[in-house]
Amino acid sequence: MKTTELLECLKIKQVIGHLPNQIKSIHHDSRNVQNKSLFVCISGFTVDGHDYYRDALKKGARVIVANRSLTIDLEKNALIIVPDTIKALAKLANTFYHFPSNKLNIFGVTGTNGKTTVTSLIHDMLRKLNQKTAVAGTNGMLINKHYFQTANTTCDVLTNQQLLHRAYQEGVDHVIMEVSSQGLSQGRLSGINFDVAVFTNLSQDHLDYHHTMENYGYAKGILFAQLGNDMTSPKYAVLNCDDPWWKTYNYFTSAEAITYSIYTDAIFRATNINYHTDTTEFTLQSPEGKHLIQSNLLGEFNVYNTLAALASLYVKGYSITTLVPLLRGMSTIKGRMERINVEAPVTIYIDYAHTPDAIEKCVHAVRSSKNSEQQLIMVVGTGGERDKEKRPLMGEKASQADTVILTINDPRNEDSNKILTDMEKGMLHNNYSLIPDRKQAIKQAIQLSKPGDIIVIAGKGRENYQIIGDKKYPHSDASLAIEQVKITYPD
Ligand SMILES: CC(=O)N[C@H]1[C@@H](OP(=O)(O)OP(=O)(O)OC[C@H]2O[C@@H](n3ccc(=O)[nH]c3=O)[C@H](O)[C@@H]2O)O[C@H](CO)[C@@H](O)[C@@H]1O[C@H](C)C(=O)N[C@@H](C)C(=O)N[C@H](CCC(=O)O)C(=O)O
Ligand SMILES: Nc1ncnc2c1ncn2[C@@H]1O[C@H](COP(=O)(O)OP(=O)(O)OP(=O)(O)O)[C@@H](O)[C@H]1O
Repeated sequence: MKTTELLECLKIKQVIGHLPNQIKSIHHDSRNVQNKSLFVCISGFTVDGHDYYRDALKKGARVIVANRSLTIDLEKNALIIVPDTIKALAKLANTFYHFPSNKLNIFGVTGTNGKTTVTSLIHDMLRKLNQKTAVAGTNGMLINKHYFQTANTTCDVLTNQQLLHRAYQEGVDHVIMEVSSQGLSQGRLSGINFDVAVFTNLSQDHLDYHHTMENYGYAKGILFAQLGNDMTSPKYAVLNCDDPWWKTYNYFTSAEAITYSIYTDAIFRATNINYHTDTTEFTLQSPEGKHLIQSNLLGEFNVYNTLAALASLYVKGYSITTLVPLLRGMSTIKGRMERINVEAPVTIYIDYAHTPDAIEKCVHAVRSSKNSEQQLIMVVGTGGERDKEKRPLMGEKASQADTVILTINDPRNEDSNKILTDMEKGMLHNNYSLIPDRKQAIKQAIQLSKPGDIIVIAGKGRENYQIIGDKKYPHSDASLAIEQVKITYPD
């Protein structure tokens, strides 16, 4: 792209030195810089990108965007000084890739829990309707059939623009994105022209980052404010009105609100819910009347997720009559209340619950379908070096299981005993043990079971690694469970 054309997007800037005629790419990470590129220095949480501009120049960057003067050979290169390099990167990336989000239909899903499930549901239904889709979140980005691993649930602003550009080039119609509060607060979604913004729920998590629930809640509000005020194109906010934060998000947007709920009056509402071991049924009340929903997704929380997905597609013109049959054949979401296939008289679920609310919902899901003879054994873990305030609450919520094994998801560099005793503080009964080694914790849960019992292994879902210290080690809750079942139930 012509450099002068690209730089037009920045109003306040000081241009010093020799501007190349063309810029071939944009970068904010010196390790990825390519020849004839523009490098934007970002002051991060761990390091300052301004310390890497020399590396960027060595690798072929010709233009450096910074918030201060830097020593550069201005005969060959240019320095652009701007007040805010984070905002400058967002504008440059959007401009360089020709505002791809304006040409795509974009769903953004935010909330403490349920983002992956709702994005997967929307994505899977659209695929069944032969639409070309891309989905981005905790599991990376999938554009048509091409998978891209990403560092974060919500990518940095440059990667987002690159992926959206690619999606557009590949003829994608719909992009469904998980939107994290950290991503919103760091401007990683700046410039994305969302069409539908979905709110699942807000409960305690990430207070190590946001410090207060208010800060956390308002960070999520950025997504709804980002729907903008342009009424020439239809925009929708899909809001769970059983969660009080829906009112704040409704207040933040001029877009039409489409509500969903179980317990309050809403446009999409689930009633007569029946929970079974492998399926859930409910009556959907919708603008198109009543429909019987049958789904393989388990638990009340998945009723909410299903409502959110149906409402999101309805506002984009898909009829409920078309969508309902698609739900019937939908497989469960990997690692989210996923029943593991074992040849033993016990039921084992792998779940990704790692917040107090998710643990409560997960226990509720199992309790709703189990009989009084069956014991619920739950393995619950949390991560080191992350929100410590939620730990006792996780213990408290896990206490609703008959037997609890407190363990660790990813210890990182924190003392394992400290993590466990923090969770232990919330325990409401004494039928629990503290087992820092996750493999041993899973082993014990299965050894403790009797035929008929239900075991839930929560915290990691289908993640295939465990972070110990700074290193990732191979790990699989499902494989460990299957291995132990063979030993405990050999016949
Ligand atoms: C605290 C936090 O959010 N950090 C994010 C932040 O990293 P950072 O500020 O530490 O970046 P940095 O390493 O200091 O680097 C600063 C700048 O120097 C550059 N650099 C750095 C090194 C080098 O050699 N050369 C170089 O140019 C970097 O490219 C960057 O531009 O910016 C990075 C790029 O966008 C993110 O990957 C990173 O997320 C980290 C890995 C993270 O764990 N974040 C968590 C809190 C998070 O965002 N989580 C949510 C999920 C929540 C959920 O689903 O539950 C998420 O969206 O992933
Ligand atoms: N709507 C919901 N309400 C409460 N808990 C939920 C909901 N949906 C899912 N959960 C619980 O949260 C866990 C994670 O679900 P999911 O991956 O869909 O959420 P997420 O928001 O993407 O989480 P993360 O961002 O941490 O990946 C599930 O395994 C389940 O225990």
